[in-house]
Amino acid sequence: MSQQQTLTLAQPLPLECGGELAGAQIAYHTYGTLSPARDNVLWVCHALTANADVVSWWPGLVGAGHYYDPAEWFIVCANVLGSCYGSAGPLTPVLPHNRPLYQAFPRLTVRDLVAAHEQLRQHLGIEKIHTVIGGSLGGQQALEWAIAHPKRFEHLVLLATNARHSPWGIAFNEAQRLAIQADCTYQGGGPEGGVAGLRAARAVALLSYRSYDAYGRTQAEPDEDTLPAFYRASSYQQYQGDKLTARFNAYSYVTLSHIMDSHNVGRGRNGLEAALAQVQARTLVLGISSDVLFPPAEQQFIARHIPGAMYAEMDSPYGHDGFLIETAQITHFLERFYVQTFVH
Ligand SMILES: CC(=O)SCCNC(=O)CCNC(=O)[C@H](O)C(C)(C)COP(=O)(O)OP(=O)(O)OC[C@H]1O[C@@H](n2cnc3c(N)ncnc32)[C@H](O)[C@@H]1OP(=O)(O)O
Ligand SMILES: N[C@@H](CCO)C(=O)O
Repeated sequence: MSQQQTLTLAQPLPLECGGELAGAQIAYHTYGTLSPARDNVLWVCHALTANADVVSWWPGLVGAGHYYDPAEWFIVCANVLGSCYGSAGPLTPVLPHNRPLYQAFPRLTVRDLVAAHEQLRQHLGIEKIHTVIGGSLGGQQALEWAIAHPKRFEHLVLLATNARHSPWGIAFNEAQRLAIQADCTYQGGGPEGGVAGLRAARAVALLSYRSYDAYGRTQAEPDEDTLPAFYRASSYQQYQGDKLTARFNAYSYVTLSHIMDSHNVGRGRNGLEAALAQVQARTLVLGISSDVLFPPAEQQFIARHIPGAMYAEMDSPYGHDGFLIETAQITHFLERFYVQTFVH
């Protein structure tokens, strides 16, 4: 068990698009104990709708008895800016005028998420991070961090992510935002606004998180001879929408999807290849065979340009969300990765 803690950032946060965010809060969890040599830090970066309690959302990989066991590791996971799980979110009033964050600073980027967690790292007195790991948006954050602060990390583990968010990914995000904006309660209904839009957005997103085969396997109609009154696949989409609206809000969804769109490690660094070449951490990049949102080619590109990086592909029917589910395969590749000798 770990209690969520909150840090109020001591320094104003300079934002990539200009301005400074003062007094922002960052929610985080830690598990385990920092070793006397301070060399056992695992920092986990979470994806779009997860939170700082990594043991709850990455079961099978992080937690007692799993590969990243708090008995051995000092594990840190922090909620990102813009989320709705304790860190400063879009509706948080910010200084100097107490306007909501999403109005005061509408163009947050992955680099801002990293800058905020850098301050948390300093607060925790951690100099060296043994491993930083993340999938999807979490992988974008981990990669950006390893480029911005290359000496900070000994190992970098990236899953189902990319070096620059693709036009395809941005288009999916825009389709979801359009669904939210079509909900007349969004931005007019206060903090609870946009629920119906968010429900539709999650249903759209699910199409990119799963796969044709996964729907075929789990949502096929059982009886070929009857005209169904209601289709299983329809019910699944609705259920997934309801499941998200019970725990997330439309403002954070829009904010975080814009942040994901901003991801481009090459911006201002002479391009993607030059940026990736700056990584000094020993790197493992994992792709998922059925990922249509972040196809394996994106991870192969990262691995090709990070010096000495190892690439492996998980064979999974689960699509993009396989990075949350295929913990046995992830464990297998981590074991190989940590024993492998790298020549830089
Ligand atoms: C407080 C918190 O929840 S913290 C945040 C937790 N979430 C996160 O961190 C985000 C990351 N996690 C995820 O995105 C997901 O949990 C995943 C990808 C790991 C797994 O997704 P799931 O939705 O659990 O799996 P899956 O796609 O197989 O759907 C199973 C669910 O759909 C339901 N379902 C399946 N078919 C149908 C159908 N035809 N009609 C209605 N419901 C259906 C199942 O009963 C099951 O319901 P349950 O979740 O209430 O048990
Ligand atoms: N299913 C993930 C998003 C995929 O990266 C989440 O809800 O956080």
